[in-house]
Amino acid sequence: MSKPHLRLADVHRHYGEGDRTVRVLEAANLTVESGEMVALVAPSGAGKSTLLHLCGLLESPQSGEIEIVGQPTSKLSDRGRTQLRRSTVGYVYQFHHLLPEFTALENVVMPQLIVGKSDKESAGRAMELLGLLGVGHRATHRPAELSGGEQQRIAIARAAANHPRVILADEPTGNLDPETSDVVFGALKDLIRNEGAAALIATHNYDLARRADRIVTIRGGLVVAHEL
Ligand SMILES: Nc1ncnc2c1ncn2[C@@H]1O[C@H](COP(=O)(O)OP(=O)(O)OP(=O)(O)O)[C@@H](O)[C@H]1O
Repeated sequence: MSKPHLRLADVHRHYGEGDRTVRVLEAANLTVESGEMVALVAPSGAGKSTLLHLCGLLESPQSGEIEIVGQPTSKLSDRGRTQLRRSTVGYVYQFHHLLPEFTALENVVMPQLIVGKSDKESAGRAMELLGLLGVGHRATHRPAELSGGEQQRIAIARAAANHPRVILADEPTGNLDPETSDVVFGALKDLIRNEGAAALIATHNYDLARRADRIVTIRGGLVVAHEL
């Protein structure tokens, strides 16, 4: 059997000390397979951002292990974590965070140049992704010249540029109207399937969460299956 793309084993994460300790995760476990889309639905303050940051190697747990494609990360140096993150994790935020002075194409090319790909290869991949997400005709536009849904699809293309094994999204459609949310979520789902990435998507939108392969929540410091 191939290794799960994303695995959390007995992860503990708390903030603060003594009386002020906030225990977010206590011995939390989660496995996401290649091509699987898992929705994360939990009340405000339950720890969604914390969980996504841990999976994206942006934060470290106090104990436990996070594995990306079978590679344990707890003993990596900061540099090792950054390298692994850049080559294996794609992150989509609620607000697109595209670079305003660059075109859609350039925004998707940039992360590829950072990992050492050639201009030609990067541009080819960027055009492929923009096409897949239905925004190929907007390649030369700057973010300010794009609709919210187009901006978010370009942010998804950017996150997918380096063929990430893990895609993490924090309210990726939180800023969009219902119809556009539907289109963007569908595009994200197709991309995850096509790329065979493991995805964890935090959302407050129950209709969208139901379109994921399964839904999880955070309860009592654990990541548990959730019924809507
Ligand atoms: N740097 C920090 N220092 C102290 N406490 C923190 C820190 N970051 C998060 N917390 C606490 O940990 C808990 C989980 O926070 P987190 O941001 O992960 O929640 P969330 O589910 O993403 O919330 P929301 O939906 O409101 O964004 C909260 O109680 C928060 O106050």
